[in-house]
Amino acid sequence: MTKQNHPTTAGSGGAGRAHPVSSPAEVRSELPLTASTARVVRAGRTAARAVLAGRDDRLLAVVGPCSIHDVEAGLSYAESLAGVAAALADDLVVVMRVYVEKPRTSAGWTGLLPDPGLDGGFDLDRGVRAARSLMLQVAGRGLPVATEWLSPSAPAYLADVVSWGAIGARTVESQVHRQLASGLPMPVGMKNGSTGSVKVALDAMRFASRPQAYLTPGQDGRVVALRTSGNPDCHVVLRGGADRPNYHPEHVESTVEQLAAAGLPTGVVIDASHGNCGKDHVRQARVAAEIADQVAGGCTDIRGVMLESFLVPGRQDLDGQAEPVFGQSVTDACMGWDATVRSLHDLATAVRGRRKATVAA
Ligand SMILES: O=C[C@H](O)[C@H](O)COP(=O)(O)O
Ligand SMILES: C=C(OP(=O)(O)O)C(=O)O
Repeated sequence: MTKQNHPTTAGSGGAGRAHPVSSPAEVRSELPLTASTARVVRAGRTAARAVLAGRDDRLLAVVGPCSIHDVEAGLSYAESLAGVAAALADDLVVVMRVYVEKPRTSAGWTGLLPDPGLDGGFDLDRGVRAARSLMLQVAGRGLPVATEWLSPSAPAYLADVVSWGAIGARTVESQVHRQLASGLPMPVGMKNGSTGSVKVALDAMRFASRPQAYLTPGQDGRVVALRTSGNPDCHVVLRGGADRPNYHPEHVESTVEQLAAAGLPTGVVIDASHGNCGKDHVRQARVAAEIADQVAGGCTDIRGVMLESFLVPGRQDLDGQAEPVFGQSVTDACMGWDATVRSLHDLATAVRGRRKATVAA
């Protein structure tokens, strides 16, 4: 890390202290993308694009922990998921959630990248390495990586390893995040807003599909004006609202109508978690089964499903006292491994049913 030329206090008159962080180029040269990992990233993007556009009749399954706080547990999960993904590859394109930045409703741990020590130490120089290294190791196991893009600087460190991105419910109305999406080299899912508005996701898709320009760190760490070409692969993700779900057939139909009326791509991804399961991890399996029923019934508008899943069901608080449970979420409660495998098999079976239904129609 080059320490000279970095101010130790914020220079803008704002409060706080500036801490030097390695440039994206430094981190990327320490943790390079190998040729074989680059192939996994590319194949994941290509498959996701084809599925979302309806050129490939499989379903995109974005599956994994709400957040990864323990790299060993994340990799153990990746190891198991890679096996299931390979077994179901004829029907599902499985992409693993490797969420390293967490948007919080009010307070809480903000993720491995900003706070790798989980202690409010905010060692971002370590965090960018931890995040990149984790993503490289997941992709190195043959699993394409999915993440939520939260800090506008993170893509300079990580985007080359990611095959699918999300703009979350709390940031989908933010111009910065829409600009970011317009320049990302991967399909990006726009979540409906946290209160349930689908319109804001459609607005975000429209904005991000066009060329934009914004300030961002370049590879050498100096700020550059990035001119984007617009992202043609943005799509909506239905994740439910504050007090009601939006995964039922009438919600899918109404979303597709709004997308078509706006001249936007009509493929829809549904998140079985968040507002769609009322944050009840046990209910996620039921929601996934109901989505599978719609797919098996011949609904071709549903192109993908998201699941929040980890090795152990539920969630835990890390209070520094108790022995942490290996493979259990410290943010949203997740479905456990066995339920995840059952849901993925149900979804794969539904895809086979949809193939038959569409051939017969
Ligand atoms: O998916 C993750 C959470 O829903 C999101 O980060 C908000 O979490 P919070 O409401 O616990 O802050
Ligand atoms: C924060 C997340 O989702 P949402 O933006 O839908 O709340 C998430 O998937 O981790």
